[in-house]
This record gives sequence, C-alpha cells and structure tokens, in this order.
Amino acid sequence: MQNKVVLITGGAGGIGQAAAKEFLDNGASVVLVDLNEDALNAAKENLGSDNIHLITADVTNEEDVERYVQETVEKYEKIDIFFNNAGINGPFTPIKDLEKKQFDLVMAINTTGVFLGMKHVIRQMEKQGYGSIVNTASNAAYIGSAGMPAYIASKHAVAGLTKTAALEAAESQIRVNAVAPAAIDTNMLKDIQNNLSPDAPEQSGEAIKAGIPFGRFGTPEEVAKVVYFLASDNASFVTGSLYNVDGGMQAD
Ligand SMILES: NC(=O)C1=CN([C@@H]2O[C@H](COP(=O)(O)OP(=O)(O)OC[C@H]3O[C@@H](n4cnc5c(N)ncnc54)[C@H](O)[C@@H]3O)[C@@H](O)[C@H]2O)C=CC1
Ligand SMILES: CC(=O)C(C)=O
Repeated sequence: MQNKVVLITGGAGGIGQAAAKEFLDNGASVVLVDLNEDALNAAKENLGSDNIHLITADVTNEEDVERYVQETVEKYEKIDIFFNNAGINGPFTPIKDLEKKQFDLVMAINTTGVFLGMKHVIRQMEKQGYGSIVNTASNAAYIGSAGMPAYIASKHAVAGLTKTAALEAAESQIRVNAVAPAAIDTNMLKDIQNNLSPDAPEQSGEAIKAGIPFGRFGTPEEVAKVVYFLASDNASFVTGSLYNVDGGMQAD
C-alpha cells in the first residue's frame, strides 16, 4: 500500500476508522470523509498519523461528493482505493407506519450516497485506467427484517449497484466489490440494541449473538481486513463480489 491513496466515507465511524488504520499501517495515505466534523477530528487524533486528510461532507449531496473527490485529487493526484462506507440504520418502524421522509433519508445516505460516490470516483478512476472500489453492503442485503424496511431496501440496492458498477467499469480495469458484514461492534450496533430493548440493551445484544453461529459480535478490525484484501492487488481477479463478514450468519 506504499504511495496508495485511499478515500473512505463514513471515515469517522467504527468500520471506517478501523479500515483507515489498516491502510495507514500498511503505508497508504488516507482521506476520511464524514458528516460529523467533531468525530472526524477525534478519528484523526485517535489514528495518530500525519498521512490523513479530513473532509467534512454529506454523501447525499452531489456537490459535496464532487468536492470530496476533487479535493482528494488536488491533494494526492489520484484515488487508488475508494471505501464507500457511510451509512445509518434508520428507524425501527414497520412499513405501514413508516413516514416517507424517514424512508427517504435512509435511502439517501445508504443507497444514493453509494451511487453518487461511485459515479464521481469512477470518472476519476477511468482517467487513471485503474482503481478498486469496496462498498459497504450488509447481511441486510440478502434478508428481510421486520421493522427495518428502509435499511433492508437500501442494502439490497447496494448489492445491485455493486454488481452493475463492476460490469460497467471492468473495461477500465476498475474493480468493484462489497463487504456484507453483520453485527459489528460499533455505535450503529449499540443504537440497534437500544432501539430493540431501550430498558435492557444487553438483552437484545444477547439475542442478536444467539443468531450468530460464532456466538459473538464481529469487530470493526475483522471487517477492515476483508476490505483491505478486496482493495488490494491480492484480489486482482475479484470484481462484482459480495464478501460476507458475519460469523456464519449467511450459511445458516
Ligand atoms: N455495525 C454493524 O453491525 C454493521 C454495519 N454495516 C454498515 O457499515 C457501515 C459503517 O457503519 P458503522 O461503522 O457500523 O457505523 P458508525 O455509525 O460507527 O459509522 C457510520 C458513519 O457514517 C457517517 N455518516 C452518516 N451519514 C452520513 C452522511 N450523510 N454523509 C457522510 N457521512 C455520514 C456517520 O457520521 C458515521 O461516522 C454502514 O454503511 C453500515 O450500514 C453493515 C453491516 C453491519
Ligand atoms: C446493521 C447491520 O447491517 C446488521 C446488524 O447486520
């Protein structure tokens, strides 16, 4: 990863930061994009490297997306790897009670954000004649889940966008893959536990673990290692794939 430039959205979050650490430890320069400026500054301090550039941006806003791509290229002249990862879980509300604006927000961040990121990064990577993109899907890309309609729809869409982008970008030697994690120990999972059982989040945590063959949550570092593999030349003939990082959930 020496001299590689890695652009990460949702870079201040649990999985984004773990991925940043993996790439930094292996010699890359990293650009972290996130909506939360304070969390970005905290991430930089936490990661403790000079090879980090921060950009505050909203992945749902196309002008922001163009700006984060342009600023990265102005600073580093290229984008070798794009980890298109920002996301939210959204409300726990069945379809019949879900407000359109709640549905739209989850779709805007998790799906439109991924689409816009790929749109502008692929344009840059086409100029370079190479590149590797890893989107963050989820176990939610395969299954239904009562009470999480927007999240489930948004991640199914990420799977479809990943395969489609892989086909469109193949002739430019750009690879596009996705990770499909489940139950990774980050703020998002804490929020899910709090929503499922506000008075006893540890109980919903145990219930989630009971559905995982490995019987535990995954760590952000375990996702980061798969992202690193997919982004690297070790995966040079891998494109259009979804890689499960789920302790065996999809096998069940
Ligand atoms: N934690 C889990 O169990 C799983 C997480 N995922 C996915 O992993 C990705 C990362 O999530 P985590 O690190 O777990 O959560 P997190 O909540 O720690 O990180 C998400 C980050 O995305 C940022 N973000 C939210 N909206 C944004 C916007 N409009 N523009 C820019 N940045 C925005 C947040 O500020 C936050 O820093 C998400 O796409 C999530 O859906 C997928 C499967 C399982
Ligand atoms: C948030 C998510 O995608 C899970 C728990 O699989």
